[in-house]
Amino acid sequence: MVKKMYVLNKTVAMVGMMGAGKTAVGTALARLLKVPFLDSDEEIVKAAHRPIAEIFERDGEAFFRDREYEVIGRLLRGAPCVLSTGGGAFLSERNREQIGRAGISVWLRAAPDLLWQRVRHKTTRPLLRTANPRQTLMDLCRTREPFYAMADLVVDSAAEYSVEDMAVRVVSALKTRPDVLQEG
Ligand SMILES: Nc1ncnc2c1ncn2[C@@H]1O[C@H](COP(=O)(O)OP(=O)(O)OP(=O)(O)O)[C@@H](O)[C@H]1O
Ligand SMILES: O=C(O)C1=C[C@@H](O)[C@@H](O)[C@H](O)C1
Ligand SMILES: [Mg+2]
Repeated sequence: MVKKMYVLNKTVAMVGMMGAGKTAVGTALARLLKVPFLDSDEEIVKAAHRPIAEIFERDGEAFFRDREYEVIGRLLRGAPCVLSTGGGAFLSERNREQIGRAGISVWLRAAPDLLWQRVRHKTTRPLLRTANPRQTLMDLCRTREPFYAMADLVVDSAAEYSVEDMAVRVVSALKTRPDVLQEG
């Protein structure tokens, strides 16, 4: 089978909850589209020389959110790419605005139970360091959904879809927009 070639006109910003697959699916998507993959969390860690949990602890969440806004702005000014945003990034109006101006947002939607299965074994997510992390995740899902729902496109996750399946589904969603992907 001949592989399709695409030209990406706008940066694709992956949004959604922790464990939605922004990093994993975003990486696979970038490979399919042959564009760079960038992750705002990773860029913040690189610039601060400290893990996210430590930034939250030492400088507070507000400081982290300011750095996140700056990093997303910088990455959006670069060539079109796949940009995985942090789980809380799309909650802020200033991030939704800057993403809307320069890119297209894709919400990777997943049921809370599926998210929990994916994140339960990791302790690197500062917002889940609570007495009942499962409940915290459920509560975050409920309060955040209206914000994620403002994304330009929604792609549903399911336990039976692999990371690759999800990347192909995102490509199909992007093709519904006239101004994002050109088939070459
Ligand atoms: N469709 C999928 N199929 C199988 N595993 C998946 C899928 N999507 C994500 N995962 C796995 O779930 C875990 C969490 O995914 P990932 O780190 O990509 O989430 P994230 O949205 O980037 O979360 P965060 O906001 O915390 O960075 C990873 O181990 C990843 O490989
Ligand atoms: O959901 C969130 O608010 C977060 C998700 C991660 O991607 C990191 O950006 C950080 O742990 C905060
Ligand atoms: Mg991630």
